[in-house]
Amino acid sequence: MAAALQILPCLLRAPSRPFLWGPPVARMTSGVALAEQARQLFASAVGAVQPGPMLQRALSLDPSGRQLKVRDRSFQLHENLYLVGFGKAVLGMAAAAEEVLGQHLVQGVISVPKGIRAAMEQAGKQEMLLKPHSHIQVFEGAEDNLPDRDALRAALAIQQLAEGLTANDLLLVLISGGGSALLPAPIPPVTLEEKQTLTKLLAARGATIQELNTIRKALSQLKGGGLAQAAYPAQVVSLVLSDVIGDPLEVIASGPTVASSHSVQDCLHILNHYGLRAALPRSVKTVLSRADSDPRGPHTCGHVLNVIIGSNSLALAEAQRQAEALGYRALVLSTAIQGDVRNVARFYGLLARVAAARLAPSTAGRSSEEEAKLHQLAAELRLPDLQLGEALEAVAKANGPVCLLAGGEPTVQLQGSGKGGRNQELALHVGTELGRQPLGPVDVLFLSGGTDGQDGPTKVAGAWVMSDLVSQASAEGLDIATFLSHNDSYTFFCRFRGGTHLLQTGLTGTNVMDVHLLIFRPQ
Ligand SMILES: Nc1ncnc2c1ncn2[C@@H]1O[C@H](COP(=O)(O)OP(=O)(O)OP(=O)(O)O)[C@@H](O)[C@H]1O
Ligand SMILES: O=C(O)[C@H](O)CO
Repeated sequence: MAAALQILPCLLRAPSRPFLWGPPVARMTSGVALAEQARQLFASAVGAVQPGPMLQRALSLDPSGRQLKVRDRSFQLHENLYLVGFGKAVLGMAAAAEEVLGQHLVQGVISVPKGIRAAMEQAGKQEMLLKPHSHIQVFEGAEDNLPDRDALRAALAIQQLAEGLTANDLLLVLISGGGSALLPAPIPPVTLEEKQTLTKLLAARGATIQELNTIRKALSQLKGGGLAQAAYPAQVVSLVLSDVIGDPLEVIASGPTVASSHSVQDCLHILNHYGLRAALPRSVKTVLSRADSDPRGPHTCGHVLNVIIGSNSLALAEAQRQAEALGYRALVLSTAIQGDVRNVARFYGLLARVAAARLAPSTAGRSSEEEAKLHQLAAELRLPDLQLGEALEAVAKANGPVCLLAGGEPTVQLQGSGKGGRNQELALHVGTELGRQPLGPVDVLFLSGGTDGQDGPTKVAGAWVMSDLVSQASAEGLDIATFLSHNDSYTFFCRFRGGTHLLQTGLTGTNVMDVHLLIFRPQ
């Protein structure tokens, strides 16, 4: 995997730099140029949540060097500072932490995705790499975001470090998305393989990350507050990069430093719902039956400070600024897009039709029936922060190009054995929706990308489509419905127009869910 990983240099630019790519949107002519700007906006979103700057904002030493400041709290330093971390963005976070902490850091252990160091080296991203004689030991594992033996070794090393701490010590915990797979420590007799199978089954049946992590917590020694418990009585400070809608600390990486509020009943309910209760391995049944009578009781986390240092909304805000600088009227639609990709795609398709009609009312005409349907669909998706009315108003007032931005994490119900990811599958569905009827004299582009640069078990971040996707695909002899029926979106996009609609970034070193861009340009 490592050899195939590459990082586009533009992806990792500091967000504060002026945006220098490409011509203003008004001077653009082709769909390719529109796609180039969409890619650049995606890059600016990712650039805003690079680990280094985020960590430096959260963490500092006072001038005497004897106190560590985290937001408005201070902690005494006297050769008592330790560090652990796990997640897709943790290598860069650890490098930034090492820079700030210097000699104060006694020892550290981190668990990061396989191949990430080589990818960062290859991209020349020195700031994402630890120093040559670092006090931090690095484990790479969890290839394709699944817990494996390497991740298990890392989890044991992290557990050991935490358990060795005393009341005088301070443990800094760096957490980001992907942390669940990188910190597997199944409660015996549950085995790694059993946990892996259960996680895969739940994910394939469309379980939400909340549901998935409720189960993971119940079967793990370190999740659901277990790591904080292991470090007790040391003081624990967790810096968290959120990859979950609403930034719930208990869910992100399965909340290793947050007391779990879930019961065995919650787990059984989830397992029932996905038809997995009857076929549970005996070991899982044993652990679940013991859980409520655990003599340690639920983990308490009074000695922990948890701080969210970055999220999807930060990324979208930056992309919005850049879109405005390029001449778009830009608006963040939602940072909480969730639900089945097909429903989300129907929503975007309908939104595109309604918005296109508002942008070019003379030709396309305005359909109040479609608008009513759009509001109904939006209500069904139950997106807590959706700015639909504002977005439609912004479109109606626009004299030129419009960019609607959204973030979140829809789910895919896997039926086939194809290769793909939720971003590519969403883009393919949205492209199909866009082709249902003419959109008038407006170019419409939709892009969906995972900010970590890896969409499902593929080596790309996502894909982009325009309203001519269906006709172009059929001209190339590609039947979209067949690819979708096998969840084979990656194969589709590899073949479609020579792979040019794939969003290729390589591992980005960060992870704040997905970014969606819906761009309209009147012709
Ligand atoms: N063939 C496929 N087509 C579409 N989606 C797929 C396919 N295979 C896996 N997926 C989806 O990919 C998702 C896992 O992707 P990924 O590894 O990027 O996870 P993630 O949610 O981003 O991880 P994390 O939150 O831990 O960073 C799952 O939701 C799964 O349903
Ligand atoms: O690691 C995980 O559990 C997911 O990425 C959500 O944080």
